[in-house]
Amino acid sequence: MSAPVSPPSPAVRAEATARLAALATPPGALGRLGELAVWVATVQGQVPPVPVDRVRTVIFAGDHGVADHGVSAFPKAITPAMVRTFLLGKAAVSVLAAQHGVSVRVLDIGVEDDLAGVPAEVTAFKIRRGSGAIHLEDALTADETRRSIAVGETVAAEEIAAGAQLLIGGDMGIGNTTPAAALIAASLGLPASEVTGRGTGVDEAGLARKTEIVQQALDRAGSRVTDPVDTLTALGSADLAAAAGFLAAAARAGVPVLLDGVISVAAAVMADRLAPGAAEWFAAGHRSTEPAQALALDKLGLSPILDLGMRLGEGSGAVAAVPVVRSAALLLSDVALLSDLG
Ligand SMILES: Cc1cc2ncn([C@H]3O[C@H](COP(=O)(O)O)[C@@H](O)[C@H]3O)c2cc1C
Ligand SMILES: O=C(O)c1cccnc1
Repeated sequence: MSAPVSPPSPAVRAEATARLAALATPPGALGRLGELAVWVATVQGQVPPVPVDRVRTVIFAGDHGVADHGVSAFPKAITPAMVRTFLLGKAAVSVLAAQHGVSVRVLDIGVEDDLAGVPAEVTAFKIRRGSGAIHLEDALTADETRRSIAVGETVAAEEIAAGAQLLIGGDMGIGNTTPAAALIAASLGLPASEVTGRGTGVDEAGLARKTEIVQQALDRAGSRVTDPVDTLTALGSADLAAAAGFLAAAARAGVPVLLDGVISVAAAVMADRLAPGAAEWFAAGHRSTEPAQALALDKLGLSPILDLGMRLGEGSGAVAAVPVVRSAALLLSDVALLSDLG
């Protein structure tokens, strides 16, 4: 489970960097777009890169026991309601994805609701109803963690078989910024006070309560956080473990991923622990306002493409960055070379 990932080819990166330098632009004039173009070519393994046409998003939905303890501005009932909204194509991520020709698939991994009447494929990978309140008990059993990771791996394989050139892992689950912050704190060795943010918008008292809960969870997990599966068992959730398995499997298959906000980035940190080197296949779609997200991006060595003050999740910030990724790839393939100028 923790086999290291083969890195993208340094030779291709060098060739892409050389092509960028040879374009009919002053050196460095494309700024971060140029760097992104080199990343696209490198993870594709070809210079120039081909257009990034097939982008696929999977939303891992689940509920969290901590949501009953005052960590969110919203009630758990929002989670199944939003699953139905994704299916109707009416969520924020659905609108962005439709605009940019990105597919969206939503999966119930741990929603505390039966989701009666939704298509069977939405609940086919369900692990359990809700995950444990992490400050009081483990989120999962070790067996559930392993099965959740395996679900994510299976889903990644399906998306890759369907032709994905770029994958996005989205999230839905009231309370999920709490386990996401805890996973990042545990993995980076930080206290709750540095990672905890307002999520959907809790007030001062809510933030203080949430910080306390994250710290209590970290204290409860203790030394178990040295192992990634144990960390997900103690502090994660079924949906977060599935998302981590999804991202690790994408990296192992050499398929690039665009990360979203704090939940997606927490899954990425765990993926990089499950499959060391996985982060080399990831780019950061945006910087969210959650402190843990920015800290984790720094740790993974990723700089966000967009910084729009978004704090939604669902994969929305990553989907919003897709046109920038596509533009970058086209620049490296279609701009004339300086040597071609008459
Ligand atoms: C209507 C609505 C739509 C959402 N879409 C994503 N989230 C986001 O907010 C939640 C995490 O924040 P917290 O930890 O504070 O609960 C997750 O469901 C996340 O996907 C939403 C939240 C709401 C209320
Ligand atoms: O960082 C995020 O993606 C985020 C922030 C707040 C709530 N939901 C998601």
